[in-house]
Amino acid sequence: MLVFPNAKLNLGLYITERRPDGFHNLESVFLPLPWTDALEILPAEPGHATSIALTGRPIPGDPATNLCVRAYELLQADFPQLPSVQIYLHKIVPIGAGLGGGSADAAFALKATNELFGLNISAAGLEECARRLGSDCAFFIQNKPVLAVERGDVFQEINLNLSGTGCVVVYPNLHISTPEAFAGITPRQPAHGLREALAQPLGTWRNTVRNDFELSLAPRHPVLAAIKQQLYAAGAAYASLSGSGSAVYGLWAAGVPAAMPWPAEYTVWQGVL
Ligand SMILES: C[C@@](CO)(OP(=O)(O)O)[C@H](O)COP(=O)(O)OP(=O)(O)OC[C@H]1O[C@@H](n2ccc(N)nc2=O)[C@H](O)[C@@H]1O
Ligand SMILES: Nc1ncnc2c1ncn2[C@@H]1O[C@H](COP(=O)(O)OP(=O)(O)O)[C@@H](O)[C@H]1O
Repeated sequence: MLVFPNAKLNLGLYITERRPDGFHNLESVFLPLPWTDALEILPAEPGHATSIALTGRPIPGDPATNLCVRAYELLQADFPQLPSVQIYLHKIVPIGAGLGGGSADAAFALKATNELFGLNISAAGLEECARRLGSDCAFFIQNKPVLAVERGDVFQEINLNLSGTGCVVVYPNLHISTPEAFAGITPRQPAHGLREALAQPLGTWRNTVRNDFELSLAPRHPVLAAIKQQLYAAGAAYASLSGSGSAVYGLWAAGVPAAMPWPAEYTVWQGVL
């Protein structure tokens, strides 16, 4: 079975509290972004163990601990009848970018396994498995815009229509680790409620919708503010860091802007939401 795990963007991101379990409570709108990897799961040849073949962007770490393999093994623990599989992952979405690419691969591996082998796990059951693989993994099960709270794994409905909005996502070839980004954060309550701020026109978000990671990452990574400034200079109505970075995106109300000059080592996605 072939699936295309997509990335996500964060619209606003407030880290409100440190939790007793070491994680943080947050508030953020997660939005599916149609920038995808390609993932295939097939039953393995008889006598072969589960394996993964990786192409495209190199993924740090041992392939045996790739989130796709971990997702499959998690289901195998509950469904021992599941056979060994051959997993192919062609990686396109940048890594350590705040785009949730690894979590998307894991969530799509859960969904594909469920369908391929007719396991009949409900969406809630798949979300429960996904939470064990990563905080933002559960979002990719239903894969629709939501207001995420608590660890980023509890979702509230949100009415948000951005269809037709132009989007440019710029990855400056800089891997930012999520735990390190959290280490620089002092939790605080947001000045503006996110749901209320996002209900206002796109042009107002610049003054009301923030990503708390921007402030703490700015001194170490001046490139992030420079990209944001370039997106605003090119006419973006709103620009922000996504997640814990390092990807920075801009939004245009009236479709995609003219191509912008970026350094050759950057990866840029441009399209309509
Ligand atoms: C904070 C977000 C916002 O979108 O960052 P990005 O990964 O997108 O950049 C995500 O929710 C991240 O989700 P995910 O990347 O799955 O995080 P996890 O693997 O669960 O956690 C990695 C590490 O980040 C920290 N962490 C993560 C989530 C959270 N709510 N509080 C935390 O403190 C913890 O130190 C944890 O060990
Ligand atoms: N399939 C995968 N794709 C990307 N990263 C993966 C994958 N499997 C495991 N990882 C590990 O997860 C880490 C975080 O990846 P990613 O989800 O892209 O981060 P972020 O959400 O911050 O953009 C990487 O450093 C990588 O070692």
